[in-house]
Amino acid sequence: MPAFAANLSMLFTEADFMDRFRLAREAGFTGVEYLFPYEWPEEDLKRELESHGLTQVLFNLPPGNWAAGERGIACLPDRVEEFEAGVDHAIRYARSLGCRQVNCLAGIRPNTLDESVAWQTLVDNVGHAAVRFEDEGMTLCLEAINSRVDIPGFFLDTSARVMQLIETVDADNVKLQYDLYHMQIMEGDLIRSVECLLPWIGHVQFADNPGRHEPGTGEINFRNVFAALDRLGYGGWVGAEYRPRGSTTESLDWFRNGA
Ligand SMILES: O=C(O)[C@@H](O)C(=O)CO
Ligand SMILES: [Mg+2]
Repeated sequence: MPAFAANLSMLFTEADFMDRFRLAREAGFTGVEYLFPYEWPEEDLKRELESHGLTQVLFNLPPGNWAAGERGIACLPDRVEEFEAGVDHAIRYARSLGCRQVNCLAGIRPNTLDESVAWQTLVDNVGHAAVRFEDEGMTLCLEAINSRVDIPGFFLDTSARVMQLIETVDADNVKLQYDLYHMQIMEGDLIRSVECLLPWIGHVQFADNPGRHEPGTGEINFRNVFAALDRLGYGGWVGAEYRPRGSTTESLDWFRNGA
């Protein structure tokens, strides 16, 4: 089985955020990821990681005004300064938490923004972040997110689009974040896609579809998908990024018994 990380923005939400690290460890996880670390002091997060022997696997660059519906600012030309400041902020957190990968959310393109302007802004921002991350020995991930259900208008909504960006930016430390849930909605053909894209995949996440719940609640054959990741020699982390249908503990049969 691959190395699984608990996504603390979705799992163990029965408890306060700081208690979720311990609960993840007690459930058997050795890695954690979550949306953003920025509202907590680095020392507090670091203490939880260290005292429970957990690896901080991933978090996202600052996304703009999340509460107001923003989902990243990397494609927005009037937010470049904020994007660059966000890169610096993320690097400070990643350094203290020992996190080697940070995900960049491309953002939602407003209808009034020309597609080619959004694309060039994204290329320039990702190029800038790649250079800054390279100096730190870190990887920048780019996630394709479905625009059919979860984030209508999300600018990078297919693996092909992310691959086009990776080719354009042409930096070794820029990778695809392959979320099986989003890609099942947009593309399907998961095992063959992972096989083709494997050299560029920096991080994998999952939830079943429909519903974005745990394995076994929808249409994805996780036993076969996880076996394929092993067979193909995927050596990265796999983030459990689903909303448990009941309690988190009840949702973990896939982890205890194999999907
Ligand atoms: O899949 C997701 O939703 C996430 O990985 C994320 O980072 C933000 O939407
Ligand atoms: Mg995801």
